Amino acid sequence: MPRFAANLSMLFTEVPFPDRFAAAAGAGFRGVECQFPYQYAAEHLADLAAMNALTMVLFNAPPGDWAAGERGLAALPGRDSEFRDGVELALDYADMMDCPCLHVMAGVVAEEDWAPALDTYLDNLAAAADMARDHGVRVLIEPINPVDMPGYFLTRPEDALRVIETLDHPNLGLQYDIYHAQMERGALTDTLEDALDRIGHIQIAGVPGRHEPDARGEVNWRYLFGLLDAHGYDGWVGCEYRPRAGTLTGLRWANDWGIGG
Ligand SMILES: O=C(O)C(=O)[C@H](O)CO
Ligand SMILES: [Mg+2]
Repeated sequence: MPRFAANLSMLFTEVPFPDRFAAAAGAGFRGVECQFPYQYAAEHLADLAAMNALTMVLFNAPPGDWAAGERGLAALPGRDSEFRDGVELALDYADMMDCPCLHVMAGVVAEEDWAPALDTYLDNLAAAADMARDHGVRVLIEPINPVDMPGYFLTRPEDALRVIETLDHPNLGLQYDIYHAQMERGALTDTLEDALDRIGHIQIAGVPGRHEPDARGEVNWRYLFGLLDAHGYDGWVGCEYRPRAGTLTGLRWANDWGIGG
């Protein structure tokens, strides 16, 4: 049975961020994830998770200047020390929250700069995976589709897997966001069956629209959850979607797994 985690950056946005922990626990979640926790003290977030018997399963390293359009630093030449400082900060948060996985974003890169960006990306990922190993945290990379994030350096699961194979670092894995994968090329079964040992975290959202993972979209979720069970996937499945009309109302899809009202 999949272990679902609520993404607190996208679910329960009806209430302020700190209150989303209790809301997620009240709906039956045992795990939570978020995109960027840095606005809040790590101790405070750790307390909120503990008080609500929740595991914080994943969050992102600092992405650079988000308001200016930056979407990560790992593949940006000349930003290495800022990238590594960000990973240090993220690992402090991970230690405090006992979080097992850290998503490191590549960044937006112009096509003509791809070659130097790839060298930088490989160096930075190797460094981050080394740094995180000492904290018992796994570094993950996530392909993000170019419709939602134009210019993002890592768009295809096969490219992410090539990066992971090239580095061959035991502490580097794939964050497989099925929404982005379906938006890009699909081949969901092939990736899940061929690369499950490289997958450290899964995220879900319906296609089209990035709403609830239910029968209204083009993905057969029951089949995919069955596939994960059949292959013994024991990681978390992050619910990273935009509810159509309220988080709780939209949780009907998860009732069979003890979540929602
Ligand atoms: O956008 C996504 O799918 C993510 O998982 C990241 O947190 C990047 O925002
Ligand atoms: Mg995602």
